[in-house]
Formats: sequence, C-alpha cells, structure tokens
Amino acid sequence: MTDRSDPSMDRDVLLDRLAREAYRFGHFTLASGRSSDHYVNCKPVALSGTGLALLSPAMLALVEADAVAVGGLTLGADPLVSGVAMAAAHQGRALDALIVRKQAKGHGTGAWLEGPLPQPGARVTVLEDVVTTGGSSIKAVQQLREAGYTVKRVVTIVDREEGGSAAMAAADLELVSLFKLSDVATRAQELSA
Ligand SMILES: O=P(O)(O)OC[C@H]1O[C@H](OP(=O)(O)OP(=O)(O)O)[C@H](O)[C@@H]1O
Ligand SMILES: O=C(O)c1cc(=O)[nH]c(=O)[nH]1
Repeated sequence: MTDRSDPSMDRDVLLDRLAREAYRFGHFTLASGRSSDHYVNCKPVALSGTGLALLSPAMLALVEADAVAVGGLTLGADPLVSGVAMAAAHQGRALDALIVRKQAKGHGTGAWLEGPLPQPGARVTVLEDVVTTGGSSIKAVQQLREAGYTVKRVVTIVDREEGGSAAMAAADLELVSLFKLSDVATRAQELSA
C-alpha cells in the first residue's frame, strides 16, 4: 500500500506506472515528423483512475501559485487539466481547466478554448503529457496568449530533452517536468531485467 505520508513514494509508484504502462521501445514516428526508438504514451496512465490520482497532485505542485487555470492542447492534456483542477479543489484551491482545440470548432461557438474562461490578463499554467520539440505546447500557449492570458510555464509529465526547453525559452516560457525520458527508459530497463 502507498505510504501517503511520503510524497517520494508516490513519485516512485508513478515512475513505475509510466515505465510499465506508457514506455515502449521500437520504431516510432513522432508528432514533429522525427523518428525515435522510444515512445511514451501517457494515456493508459492518465486515463486510469489510480494513475490520474497519482499524476494530478504531482503536477499541481508545479503549477504557479497565482495561476487561476491550467490549460493544455487536446488530447493528451485533457485528463491532466481535469485531474489537476479537481486535485486543486480537494486542496481548497480554485483552479479551473481549459482545453485548447487543435483547430477552431467548425460550427456552433467556433471556439478554440473550452472551459470556464478566466478574465483576460489572468495567469494560466499549461500542462502537457510529453514534450519533444515543444511545438504542441507552444501552439496551446499561442492560443491562450491570443485570448489575453498570461502564460509563462509549461508543466509536462515527461521531457524528452530534444529541444523543447530551448524552444520554450525562445517563446518566453519555462519548461518544468516530472520526469525525463531517460528516467522512464532506465526504470523500464530495470523492471524488465
Ligand atoms: O513536443 P512536440 O514535438 O510537439 O511533441 C509532443 C506532442 O506529441 C504528442 O501529441 P500528439 O500529436 O501525438 O497528439 P494526441 O495527444 O492528440 O495523441 C504529445 O501529447 C505532445 O502533445
Ligand atoms: O514527439 C511525440 O510525438 C511524442 C513522443 C512521445 O514519447 N510520446 C508522445 O506522446 N508523443
């Protein structure tokens, strides 16, 4: 049973979950068009009740103190923004979730953003599951900034350390991660040994 008094225990459990359920070694084409021998599909963890219960407080701890909302690009960020907003409520903090569409809705509202929209000028922290080039996160940030929000930080589960941090710095963003790809790959190797 997880020891709730020791946050590092939850971190270890989360790393094991990512190594077993999200990490794969093989041949993969990435969103950027690059090829890789490694892939981390966080969805089986983020869409599991117990996985999201581990991820949400861990990500919330990295959200800026003055953020009024967390936002992220659909689809990977959808469970994350929802889980973090709920974890915040359980801690007595008002924090809403925003989902950024990959393209504007083609009918109805025509919206790019879904959720209870904060006042323009409000701070929003962006959440992401995996950062490779940073292009997807920056796309979300651009939409949020165009809507008038202040975005300075992206929090990701896994930073693959393939240029995302530098791309974000160039866009006046700080990248903060729970794990590096090497953490997950090393743990996966240990578990399969
Ligand atoms: O840093 P980047 O080079 O942009 O790559 C990372 C992005 O790729 C994945 O999304 P994907 O495009 O596979 O979409 P999905 O979440 O809708 O499956 C992942 O969820 C990130 O959003
Ligand atoms: O770059 C990507 O597209 C990517 C890499 C990865 O490891 N996981 C993921 O979901 N996307």
